[in-house]
Amino acid sequence: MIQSDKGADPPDWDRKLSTATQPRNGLSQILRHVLQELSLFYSRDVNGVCLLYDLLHSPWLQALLKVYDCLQEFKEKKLVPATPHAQKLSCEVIELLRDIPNSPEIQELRQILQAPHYKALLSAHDTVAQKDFEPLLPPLPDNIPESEEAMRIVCLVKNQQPLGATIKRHEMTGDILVARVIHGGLVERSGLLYAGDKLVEVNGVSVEGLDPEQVIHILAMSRSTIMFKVVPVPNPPVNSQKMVYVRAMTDYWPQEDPSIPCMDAGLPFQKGDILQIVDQNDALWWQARKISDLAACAGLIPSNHLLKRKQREFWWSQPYQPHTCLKSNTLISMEEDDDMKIDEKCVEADEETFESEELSEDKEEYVGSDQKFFIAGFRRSMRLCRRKSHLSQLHATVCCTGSCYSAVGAPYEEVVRYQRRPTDKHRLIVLVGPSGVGVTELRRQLIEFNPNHFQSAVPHTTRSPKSYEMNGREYHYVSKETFENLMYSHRMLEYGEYKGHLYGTSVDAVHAVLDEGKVCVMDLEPQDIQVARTHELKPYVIFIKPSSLSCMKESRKNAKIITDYFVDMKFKDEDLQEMEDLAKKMETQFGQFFDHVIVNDNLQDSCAELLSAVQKAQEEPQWVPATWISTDAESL
Ligand SMILES: Nc1ncnc2c1ncn2[C@@H]1O[C@H](COP(=O)(O)OP(=O)(O)OP(=O)(O)O)[C@@H](O)[C@H]1O
Repeated sequence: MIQSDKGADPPDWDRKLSTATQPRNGLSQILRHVLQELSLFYSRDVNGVCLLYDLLHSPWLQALLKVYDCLQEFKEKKLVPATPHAQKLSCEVIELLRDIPNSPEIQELRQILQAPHYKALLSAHDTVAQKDFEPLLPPLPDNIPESEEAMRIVCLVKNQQPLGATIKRHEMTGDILVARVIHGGLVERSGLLYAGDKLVEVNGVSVEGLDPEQVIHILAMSRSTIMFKVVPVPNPPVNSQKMVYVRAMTDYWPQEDPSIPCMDAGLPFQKGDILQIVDQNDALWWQARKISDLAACAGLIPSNHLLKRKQREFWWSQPYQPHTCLKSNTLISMEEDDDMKIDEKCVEADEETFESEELSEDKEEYVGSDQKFFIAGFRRSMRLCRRKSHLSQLHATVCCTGSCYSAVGAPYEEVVRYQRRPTDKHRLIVLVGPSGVGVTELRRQLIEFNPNHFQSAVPHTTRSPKSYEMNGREYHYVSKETFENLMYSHRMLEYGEYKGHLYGTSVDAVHAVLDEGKVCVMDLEPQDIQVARTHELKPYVIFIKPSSLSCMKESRKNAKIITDYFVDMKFKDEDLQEMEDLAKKMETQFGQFFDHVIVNDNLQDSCAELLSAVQKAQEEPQWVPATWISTDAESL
């Protein structure tokens, strides 16, 4: 009904709509017309009209439209001050008020006009109205000598933060110069002092002939403000470099570095920290912040080149040791002693239960597991092969210090934020941890949680299949020659030898899982992480760390370790101690590669944390090496 009536009166409707753009006849007026028209239908009691009429008639809607109209009107107008001399006007008003008989209102008005904040407001108003923003400077004296250097007087108000600048004495002239302006510090934010500026006076005291330490003492004594008289550097340096993010691959402690130009300005960091490099102008000392504290003032860190040099010097200064830890990715064969150790343990545990590998594998396919369905990648021989490699790694790290690895690697790795797109393959999930910590248990529980989403890669072996085994299910059964070809062509992520047979996991086996759209979860020895760190696999590395010895004694009461002879041995105190020692060494040597650390105390909590970490790795942005994302990323 309303529609047909609306159609019956189009010219009037159009005219009303066009008035919407005219502020004076704005929306309020249109509303009035609509209400007039609706009132005709109101009496006829047309369906729904009463409701619409009441709605449009409501005072809040009318008020809202009035506000809208006013805003429209003022949007068109250019605001100009009524007077650019509000302060003067205010003074005149105060004078006039003196002659008028006193009343409470006049008293109040006088108080308002004389209040300091009101005067300040009027002063700000006048400054804006007069567009008079320049500070008032005294006129230059006429008799300045030609040779006089242009000076700048800089006044800084001290706060809780450091000034953020370093000074040095010029070797030849003895002048005190601003050596470095630290990003984010008071000096940098003031924009008034630059590296290279010559200090002439500090708080009215001439710095001529003073040592930098004496100047710093004057600065330290200043209370609220510091006044510098400086000869400005002719061309202040401009930092036009792009911001770079790096992962620290080594630790750095400024307190232990006598070569740092200013120890207080140093930024300590630990391997794995992500740093934002804000200044690389100096070839030796860069400025950086930790991304965990970007609001902080930057600090000095050694440049890539300098830190590498320091690492090499340190390495060569150490007494000669056989650097066994550098034998990464070579075939690991156990030394006689280690074999003996394992045998002794087993015999001690239970001589009666001695069984050969063949027998035990036939008897129980998945040692230590009560799983109800088949999951690839958990075979005992494969695990024992890894375990051997664990022990060998322990042996290696006993011989070598943590600095050994860092001496050969780059001290910083450029990183970028990577967010996996839904169409991208999943990132490989790598679990690392000392033997017995629970890597296998956690991996299995994750896969059992959702076998359609999580899966292990099927390993390769050179041993022959047993009657019940199927090629490509338990293992890929290959000849020694094929296995070695995979090794030498770098298609093996890990490999080792166990009882004369080779075992390992290939890159292709991982791809087979990823190609199915699943998340591939595998354990790796820490020294093999580097092999997996490729742009195609983009591994997310989770370190499984043992909890404290006392906690583990409690939580591992019923836990069993896998051994060479299928003895479900209970953990002994030495096993737990060994696990703790190896975990520390792994962190010292390989901590820079760990994206996440889980302390495996309560198994249920650890499983939940693992699931959450794996989901975050796939769905949330993470720092990854820049080379994984763009092959032409600039190297540091
Ligand atoms: N948080 C935990 N609390 C109690 N028991 C645990 C916990 N984590 C693991 N275990 C148990 O500890 C034993 C060893 O765990 P698991 O086999 O997973 O070790 P692993 O790290 O894979 O070592 P390896 O590489 O030598 O096989 C198993 O019996 C496992 O069930």
